[in-house]
Amino acid sequence: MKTPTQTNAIDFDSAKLQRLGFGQPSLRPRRPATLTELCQQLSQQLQTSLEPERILGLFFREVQRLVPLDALQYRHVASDLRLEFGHRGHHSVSYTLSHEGEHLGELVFRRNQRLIDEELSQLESLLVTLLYPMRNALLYRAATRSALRDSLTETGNRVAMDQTLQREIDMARRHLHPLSVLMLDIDHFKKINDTHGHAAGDSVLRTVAGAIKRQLRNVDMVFRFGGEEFLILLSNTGRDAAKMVGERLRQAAQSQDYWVEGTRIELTVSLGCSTLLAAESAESLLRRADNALYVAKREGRNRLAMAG
Ligand SMILES: Nc1nc2c(ncn2[C@@H]2O[C@H](COP(=O)(O)OP(=O)(O)OP(=O)(O)O)[C@@H](O)[C@H]2O)c(=O)[nH]1
Repeated sequence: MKTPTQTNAIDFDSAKLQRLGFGQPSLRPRRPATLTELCQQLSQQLQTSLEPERILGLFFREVQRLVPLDALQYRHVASDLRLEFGHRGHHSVSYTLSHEGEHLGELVFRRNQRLIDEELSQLESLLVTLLYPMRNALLYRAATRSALRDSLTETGNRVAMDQTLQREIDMARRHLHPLSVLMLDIDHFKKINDTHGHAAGDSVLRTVAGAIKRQLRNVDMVFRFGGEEFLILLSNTGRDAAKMVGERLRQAAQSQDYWVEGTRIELTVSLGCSTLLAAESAESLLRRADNALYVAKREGRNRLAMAG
């Protein structure tokens, strides 16, 4: 006879959070706390995450056991991070977080009722508990972002593209949404490098990337695919809409001013577009966009070709 076995799996992260009183968000009002208690608890709790959103969410919730607030806003421009919790209040007080000369963002507390001096002094004491967790979270964010970004053009790199494309394909299948891709290549780019030098070529690449991103809703979906080639993922976008976006990008790239050594140069791009077919792989979708791009080049450049 088989002995019944019991398997226990413990998610240590969740277990730890539960112990610290941070399981699923509770609807029960949290017990009021003294400043000392809260500082001690926050110092432990905030270390349990590397996500700025979670750290600040916990902070906003727990701080209210001592100082009721209506909203908390956070901004760290260098990380392109803006977070908001709660609803806006009439009165506000702002703090700049920094540690040993390192800027860690700006925080704004908001409340409909004016904050009194004692509450401000309590908030300032509690803010200290945010310093190390936020510094670690920002460092972690910078590291993960730089691993996924092309530093020249500030677009996603190939690793990011591979991950995002597969995720978007899975989502499109699950929700029965269309998905299209545009492959965009600068025309006669070699000539710019050969005539004006590699640095001028780099500057043109940056300008083209900027022009593309300004035209799109979701700039996180632009990737540098090769030397002078970009891939744009258009989620929930069918063939006709993708054609319109592609044409808009072509015009935007063409009408952009490109200055090289004080002279304005003309520049155009060609594009290939494909829309995901039932059961199609990522490789096949990209291959069809690339084939369409080849057609656009062959037919004279400065145009968009649609995959069949
Ligand atoms: N400046 C610069 N040039 C690059 C970079 N990556 C690739 N290139 C150059 O991009 C050029 C691509 O040239 P080709 O593939 O011949 O294409 P093209 O001149 O754009 O011509 P068509 O695509 O046929 O219109 C090559 O000269 C590469 O050296 C980069 O990061 N910076």
